[in-house]
Amino acid sequence: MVPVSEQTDEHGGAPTNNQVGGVKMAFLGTGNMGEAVLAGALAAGVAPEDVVATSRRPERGAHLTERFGVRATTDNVAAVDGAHVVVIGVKPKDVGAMLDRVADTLEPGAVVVSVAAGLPLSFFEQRLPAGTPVVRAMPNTPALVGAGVTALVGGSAAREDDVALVEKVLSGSGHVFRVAEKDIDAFGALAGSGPAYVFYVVDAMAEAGVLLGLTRDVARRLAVETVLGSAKLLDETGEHPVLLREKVSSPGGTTVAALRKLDDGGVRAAFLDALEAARDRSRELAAEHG
Ligand SMILES: NC(=O)C1=CN([C@@H]2O[C@H](COP(=O)(O)OP(=O)(O)OC[C@H]3O[C@@H](n4cnc5c(N)ncnc54)[C@H](OP(=O)(O)O)[C@@H]3O)[C@@H](O)[C@H]2O)C=CC1
Ligand SMILES: O=C(O)[C@@H]1CCC=N1
Repeated sequence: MVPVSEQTDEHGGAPTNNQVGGVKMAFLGTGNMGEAVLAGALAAGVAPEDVVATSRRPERGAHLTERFGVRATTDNVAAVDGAHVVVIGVKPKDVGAMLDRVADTLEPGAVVVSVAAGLPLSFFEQRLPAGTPVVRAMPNTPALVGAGVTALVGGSAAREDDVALVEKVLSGSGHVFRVAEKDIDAFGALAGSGPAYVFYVVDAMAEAGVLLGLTRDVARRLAVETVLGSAKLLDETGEHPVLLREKVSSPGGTTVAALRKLDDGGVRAAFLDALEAARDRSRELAAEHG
């Protein structure tokens, strides 16, 4: 049997069977999100020596080499040479120029993966050689510790094998969901941006603990452990959050007194507005840069 890492198909050079051993990857723009996806790809089994990561600043590349043992360069064109999977990790405003720069050097059949908020598959398909398989993904930063969630959807030239390969690579980042493209902005508003909402809540809870006289260290630790424990309880029991909230809220007790203040502060309505704003901003990004 041919080792997975040596299997290829007629469509391009990428190993088949949805295994990741032997998959060569280029990360074009390896900042906060690119680094987290890179960490997930290595966790999925991609070999560090098969990865090249680009950045503008050489010191950023030095950090990536030191942390992950991958090759780093500021030369995007050289990076895509020989790559089976090319992850575009620059800001939405920079994606068009990046594609123009590397389009002619892509390996035939190389799968281009975008993590850019807002930009639709058609944005990539219009700028890349006809038939280039494109996968649009929306990851989140807990991918860095293997606890991310990622949505993905394949473009018109992406075959099942292409999408499955990307899914496999991303599975090292955490959970992967295939979605319809129409839903990806909503996914981004909830899960892509979601870690920021949780960090905001943790910070606010910790600050409140300090207000009540706890030390900063203790207050932050309590806030983090409470979020971790609550997420685990939700996950492991599968119970509805409303039921779990009721189990904390004794009649006439402390919790209902606190929750009333959150309701008075319009926190629930603010979340609805916040996610709508994130979804709308994704659409604006597409209009601004498309
Ligand atoms: N941050 C998040 O939580 C999420 C982000 N995304 C998407 O990920 C993408 C990146 O966002 P984020 O990681 O936060 O941004 P960062 O600014 O952290 O990362 C962008 C990276 O691109 C590099 N870069 C910019 N231009 C070039 C270039 N011409 N050649 C090579 N490298 C370049 C920068 O290099 P240098 O560091 O040297 O300046 C930087 O490392 C965006 O499109 C965003 O929509 C999607 C989901 C979640
Ligand atoms: O803020 C942003 O635009 C990116 C996309 C989702 C999370 N961060």
